This record gives sequence, structure tokens and C-alpha cells, in this order.
Amino acid sequence: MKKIAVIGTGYVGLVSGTCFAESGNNVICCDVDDNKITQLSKGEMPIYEPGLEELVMKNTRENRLAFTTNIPQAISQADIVYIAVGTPMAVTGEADLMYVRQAAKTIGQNLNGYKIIVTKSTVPVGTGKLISAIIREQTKIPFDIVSNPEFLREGRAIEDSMNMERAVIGTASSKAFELIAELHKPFTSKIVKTTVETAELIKYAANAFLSTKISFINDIANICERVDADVTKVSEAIGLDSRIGGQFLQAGAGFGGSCFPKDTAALLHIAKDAGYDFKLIQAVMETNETQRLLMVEKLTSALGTLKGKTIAVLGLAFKPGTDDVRSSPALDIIPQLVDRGANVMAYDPVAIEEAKRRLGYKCTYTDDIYQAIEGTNACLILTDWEEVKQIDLAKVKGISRQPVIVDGRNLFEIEAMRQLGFTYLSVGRPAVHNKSIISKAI
Ligand SMILES: NC(=O)c1ccc[n+]([C@@H]2O[C@H](COP(=O)([O-])OP(=O)(O)OC[C@H]3O[C@@H](n4cnc5c(N)ncnc54)[C@H](O)[C@@H]3O)[C@@H](O)[C@H]2O)c1
Ligand SMILES: O=c1ccn([C@@H]2O[C@H](COP(=O)(O)OP(=O)(O)O[C@H]3O[C@H](CO)[C@@H](O)[C@H](O)[C@H]3O)[C@@H](O)[C@H]2O)c(=O)[nH]1
Repeated sequence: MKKIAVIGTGYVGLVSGTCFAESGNNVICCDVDDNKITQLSKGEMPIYEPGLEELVMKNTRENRLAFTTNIPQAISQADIVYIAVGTPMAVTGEADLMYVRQAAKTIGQNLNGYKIIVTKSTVPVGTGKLISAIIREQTKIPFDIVSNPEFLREGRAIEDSMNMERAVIGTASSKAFELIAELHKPFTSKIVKTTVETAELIKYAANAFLSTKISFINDIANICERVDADVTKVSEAIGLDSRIGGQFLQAGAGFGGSCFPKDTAALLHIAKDAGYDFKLIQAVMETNETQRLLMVEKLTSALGTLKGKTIAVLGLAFKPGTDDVRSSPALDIIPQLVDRGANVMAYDPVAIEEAKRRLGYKCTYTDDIYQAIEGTNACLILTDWEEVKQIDLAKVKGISRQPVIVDGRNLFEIEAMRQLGFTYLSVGRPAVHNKSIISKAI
């Protein structure tokens, strides 16, 4: 059993702290956010993540997991201190290390004996050295630095954390390596031992590679539309080549979330600072931006104009299984629809509160999918929620003013949509036109 303090109780701190507790360690998760800690202490989850609440409750009941705003005390009682604070995108695109610096200073001020300081936040290469320097400014007590990046996906965070595909442990200290490797034994046998700098870069390389796959297939989808080909078949066929792999080849409205957009932008800066012009990642980011705009263009082409039209936007979260709307396509697209004169009815099963906080009242919100669709001129699908996949299409046709669907997640069969009489525009697949709608729209 190890005593672990996790600084930052956001998505990553909360999930990884809970999983460390579940594997038998004594974990205290701390945060500067009073509300979050009060909520957690009462057993209320600040985020929507399947399976998290049960695991948090179980581990708090069994006294392996606790929450506090008393960060100095948590640090002084721990053998291992994890930094899991946010590293948001600065206006210039690079990672903002403000919270990491603050956490490092607090650690330095409260070090009362040898401890292992581990970075779980996604941080630019060189941050391990920066953390070390900040702590040294505060104390002469020895410590070791480890980079142990996190690879969990929102919506499947518990599963990813309990069954890691690998753990990356970057450190110059063999003692620290042994301890952190032991901590990960319950989760994976695949441990990559490396330096702090290499571990820091591995995290960005992983996210950039996955983002590249998505932008690549979105570019292929856009070619498919011009040459009457079907991107879903292209994905299926190239994905069967084990050198390529079938995952992250779903064309759509582009990638969002708290990681890919910010981490690709940060990697561009890391490369630039190292004197390298990373053209590929720049293109990946640009393709992603235009992919979102394409959804607005498709709607406009289907309806003739958006002015005065009512659009049901189905899905606000950046992907299913989460209420996270950070950099979600919907948050970019809805303001553009409104700017073009459309009224928006926004549907999401769990992310409405988060969307309201960031978007304000640019649209009307509902968690009833049919209420969102009733009387609208078109539906725009942006999140592949099960509730959207399972929708009764005949009912949709009956209650909407015009049977028009722009599908940014390729959820439905082309032929079925043709037979139902929809105008159906998806991504990288043949368009289906209900002729009467086109003539009305024009
Ligand atoms: N969200 C993900 O799916 C995911 C996955 C892998 C890696 N990451 C990386 O992990 C890091 C954290 O991400 P997140 O989504 O959990 O962030 P978040 O913004 O949701 O949470 C960060 C938390 O840290 C707290 N905090 C900030 N400064 C603090 C301080 N000085 N002391 C104590 N608490 C402090 C904040 O109040 C907040 O609750 C980021 O670097 C992110 O890139 C995120
Ligand atoms: O084929 C695909 C796969 C994903 N997406 C989109 O890509 C985004 C990101 O999806 P996903 O990777 O599942 O979500 P995240 O929870 O952001 O997880 C990513 O970012 C995390 C934070 O760094 C990492 O830890 C994870 O390994 C990495 O997958 C979402 O908008 C998806 O809709 C696609 O458009 N097509």
C-alpha cells in the first residue's frame, strides 16, 4: 500500500486517483476548487463518467480514498505526489503551464521528506526539469521526478485505467521507476521505461498520431464525395491491414474534446521551439477546422438558406459517454448557424448544463430528442449518442417540417434513408436527395 496525493481532481486526477485506491493504495485527491471537493465529499460526481460514482463511493467507504482542499497536508502525508492539474491551450496555442507551476511551488513548500513527484498532466518536453527547478527553489530536501502520462479516454475512463494498454514511466531514478512500475502492476504488464523528456513527448505523439488518422480519413471522405466513392468501405478495407488498423478511421464532423485540439496545437509549438516546422500536424489541424465548417455548408446546400430555418442539433458533447463539451464540434457550429440566421434546438442526453455554461443562450436546449426535432427544417447530427443511433426515423419524418438530415457521424444506411424519403447528407458517402425538398429550398 502506497500513500498517494493527487493534485488536481479533474477528469484525470479523479479517475486515476480512484483507480489507484481501487488497487489497494491510500489516496487523497486534492483541489483548489472548494465546490468540487465539497461535492465529491458528499458522493456527488462533478463529471459524468460511466462507473465512476460506484467506484468512488466504494473506495471512500473502505477508507482508501478521500478528498481535500488542504493540499499542504495531503502532500506532507504522501510518499508519491501526482500532478494532474489542467494544461489548457494558451491563446498562442501552446500549453499553459500556470497550474503546473503553482502545483510545483506548493509541493516545494510542503516537502517534509523524500517523495516521488509524478506528472500525469500532459506537458511539453522540458516541464519535468521546470518542476524540478521550481521545487528546488523552495527546498533542499531530495525528491525524484517522474513523467507518467495518462492515456484514458473520456466515457471509458475506468476501463482504460484499470486495463491500460501500456504505462509509460520516464525518470532518471531507478528507485522511482521501481516504485511507479509496481504501482502500475495491477493495471498492465506492459511498461515502457524511458527518460522524462521521451515520456513527455510520447503523450503528444500518441494524440497527434490519432488526430492525424482522423483528419486523414476526413480528407479521404471529402474526395469520396467528389468521385462517388464510400468512405466507410475505404476505412473498413484499409483498416483490415494490420499495419494500418481499423480504429480512429471514422470520418465525420472532426475531432473535438479537451485533448486532441489542444495537444496538436501544443505539439506544433514544441516542434517550433525545437526549430522544426511540423507541417503535417499543421495540416491535420486545418483539416479539422474545415471539416466542422463543412457541416454548415451541407445544411445550407440542403435548405438553400439557413435564414429563418429551425435546425435540431443532435449532440453537444464532443463524443458519446461524456458531458464534456470542451472543443466540441457543436460549440463551434451552433454559433455559425445562429450567425446565418437559423434558430437552433439543441439536444443532448447529458451535456446541456455544460453547453449552456459555455454557449450561453444562443439556442433552446432539450434532453428530449423528439421535442428537439418537432417542427424543424433539418436535423444536424454531431454526436454519435446511442439515443441518436436508435431514433425512430419514421417518427422523425412525421414530426419534422422537412425531412432533411445532415449526419456528421454517418449513423444511418444510405439506402434506408432513400426509401424513407429523406434528404440525407452524410460524410464521404453518396448524398440522398428528396427532390421535392431541393426544389422547395431553391
Ligand atoms: N480529460 C482527459 O481525458 C485527459 C486524458 C489524458 C490526459 N489529460 C491531461 O491531464 C491533465 C488534466 O486534465 P483534466 O481534463 O483532468 O483537467 P481539468 O481542467 O478537468 O481538471 C484540472 C483540475 O486541477 C485543479 N487545479 C488547478 N490548479 C491546481 C492547484 N494548483 N492545486 C490543486 N488543484 C488545482 C482544477 O481546479 C481542476 O479541478 C491535462 O494536462 C490534460 O491534458 C486529460
Ligand atoms: O474515428 C474516429 C475516432 C474519434 N473521433 C473523434 O475524436 C475525438 C476524440 O475521441 P477520443 O479519442 O475517443 O476521446 P478523448 O477522450 O479525447 O481521448 C483522447 O485524448 C485523451 C486525452 O489526452 C487521451 O488520453 C486518449 O488516449 C485519446 O484517445 C472525438 O471528438 C471523436 O468524435 C473521430 O472523429 N473519428
